[in-house]
Amino acid sequence: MGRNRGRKARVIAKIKGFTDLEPESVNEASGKWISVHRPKGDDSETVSVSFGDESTSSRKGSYELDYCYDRSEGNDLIFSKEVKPLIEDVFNGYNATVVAYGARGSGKTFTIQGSEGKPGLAVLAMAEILSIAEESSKLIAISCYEILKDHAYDHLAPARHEVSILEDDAHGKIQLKGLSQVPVKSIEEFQKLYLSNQNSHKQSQKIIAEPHHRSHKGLIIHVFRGNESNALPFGKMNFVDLAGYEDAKRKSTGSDNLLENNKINKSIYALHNVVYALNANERYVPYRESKLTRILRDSLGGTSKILMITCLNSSFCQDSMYMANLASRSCKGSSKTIPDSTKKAKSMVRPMVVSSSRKSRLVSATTSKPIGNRVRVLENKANVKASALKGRKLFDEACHSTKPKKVSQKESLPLENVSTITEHAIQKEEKDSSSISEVVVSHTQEHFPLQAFSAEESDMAVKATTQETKILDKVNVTDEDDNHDKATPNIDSNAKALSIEADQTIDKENNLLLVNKEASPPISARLQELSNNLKLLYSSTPSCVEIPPKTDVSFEGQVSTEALEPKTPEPRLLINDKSEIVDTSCNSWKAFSARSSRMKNSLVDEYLRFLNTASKEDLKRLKGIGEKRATYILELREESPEPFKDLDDLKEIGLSAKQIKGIMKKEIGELYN
Ligand SMILES: Nc1ncnc2c1ncn2[C@@H]1O[C@H](COP(=O)(O)OP(=O)(O)OP(=O)(O)O)[C@@H](O)[C@H]1O
Repeated sequence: MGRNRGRKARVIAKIKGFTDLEPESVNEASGKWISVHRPKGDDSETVSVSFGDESTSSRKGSYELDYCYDRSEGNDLIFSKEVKPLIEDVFNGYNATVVAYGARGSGKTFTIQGSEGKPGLAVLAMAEILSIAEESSKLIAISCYEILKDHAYDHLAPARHEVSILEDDAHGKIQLKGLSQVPVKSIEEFQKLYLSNQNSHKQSQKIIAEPHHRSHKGLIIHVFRGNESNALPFGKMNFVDLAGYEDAKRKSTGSDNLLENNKINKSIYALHNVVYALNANERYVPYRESKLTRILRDSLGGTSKILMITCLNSSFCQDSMYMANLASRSCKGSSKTIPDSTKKAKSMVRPMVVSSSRKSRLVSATTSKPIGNRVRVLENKANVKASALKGRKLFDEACHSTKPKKVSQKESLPLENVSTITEHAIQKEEKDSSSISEVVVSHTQEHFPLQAFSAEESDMAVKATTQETKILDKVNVTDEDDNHDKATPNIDSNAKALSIEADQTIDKENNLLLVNKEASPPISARLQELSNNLKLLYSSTPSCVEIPPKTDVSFEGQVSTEALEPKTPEPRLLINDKSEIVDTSCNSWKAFSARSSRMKNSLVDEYLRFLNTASKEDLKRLKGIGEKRATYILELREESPEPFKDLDDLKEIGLSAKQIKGIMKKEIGELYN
């Protein structure tokens, strides 16, 4: 069985065994749904987990993981092969983390906690730890916590209170204020505390008729240096049973659960982002993106050992496939989707959710989108041109005032040489991700706002943005994580302050421009305005998206006044939705459909812009957006000034693209009333 050779986190899967309650026919059918292939003669020793019925060639996707335990393989085996080695590390002073995650009902609790007569990994580990502690005279204590709607609660205290996280940035240590540590001497004591507590929590929820909330449940086993009450902590082992992943799109319950669901999914992504960054040896590790990753920080980073267990449901489950996809991505710190995936499976490779605005810029820079969308994004972003200008000026100053300090051999790029860094960042980015495409191209926008770009120019724009994003990221490394990796290029505090200021300036001005809550007109008014503009576009030859024939492509200026004068129509080129250049003069149908698709895109943009900027009251005027969704939208906007960049982002608020189109049709219909 292959180890994760040098990588921090080992990412494995466990296919849930059949339960006695499931009828034979279900078992037979689901037996075909997931299959595991161990590549012969491949010394990488990874496995590929395939979804779909191979006998009918309806294969949906294959994902490469470090290992996968079959239905028949139990917790005992996983314990001896995977967890026992980590216990040795804990007794050598390291921290370790074992996480079970997966779709709802995929066997996470069964894996971590176990069931009657079938102990889970945490119970088996505790038995082993207690026996080693007895031999080596070490004190063992446990803490249990629960993360509910991004708040952590102590699970062992009689009156469950909130736990706060104190981060000692200088040493990368975490202190969990308000979290009890209870010494444990026997497995019976442990089971009483750990298992009965989980059950009593469920009981109490029933008694007070609380709705059943899904939460992440964590157990920390602390190993101390000696067995005195004042003994110092030595190593700790974490077990986390994550709340089940569920695609927000399929949720039919109320908005409360929708919000809860979104928070759960976000924290699952956040954890994978951390594991991804650690496995890829990234300099920036986004621990601060969720409560869970903040709590686990000192048991994920540094010398800690990580075991990620993807629990897969044997029955048909799209969510299981998505979890495997996510797992394979974090497995090697790069996407390991095997190319036979269908289009649908590919579409499931979504960008990770990162909340801060600058991180969302990074995310958008690594997500592949057609050029039509890029142009749309460019148009949207033209609005923040002014802020980008000012922000960049500060940012440039920040870059130029930096001095090269301690840099590893591999990364020994002088920081004042911005272009070298850029090239390096771009090359790395290009290597890491199959395509860098969707971008916010503020460099280019400064000069060519509302202009259409050829593929080449868009690529230039991509590089320019990657440059800014990457450099900002490099600068920000010291802001959040400078203790984590000593090879991180250091930037003097002056530069750092300036870069932060630049970032804040961009964010602040974006907010000013985009989040003008008081003045946000209702969407129907905006659409009316847009519709008028579009009529104008139809009646006048030059438009903001048209480009002259290729022979005299010029990007100087936006709209030529000369072109407004009546003259014999010249061939006009237009970029349509599919990134094709359409000569509008020779085929009126093509011209019409290109314009129509652009109009549709503009309407979608307008709708997204409305969600990104409207006041709560205005948001509520939209069909499908009630009080709770409006509140959630405002919450998302607090995390990122522009949370909705394309229709896919609306899944965040539980709306499918289809629902949105329905809403928009209604809004457009009203324009003609
Ligand atoms: N390997 C297995 N063998 C037999 N039964 C199993 C196995 N794994 C899980 N089960 C059973 O399947 C059911 C669901 O498992 P479990 O509660 O562990 O899922 P979960 O992923 O924790 O669910 P949730 O997302 O609701 O927290 C339980 O009845 C459990 O006993």
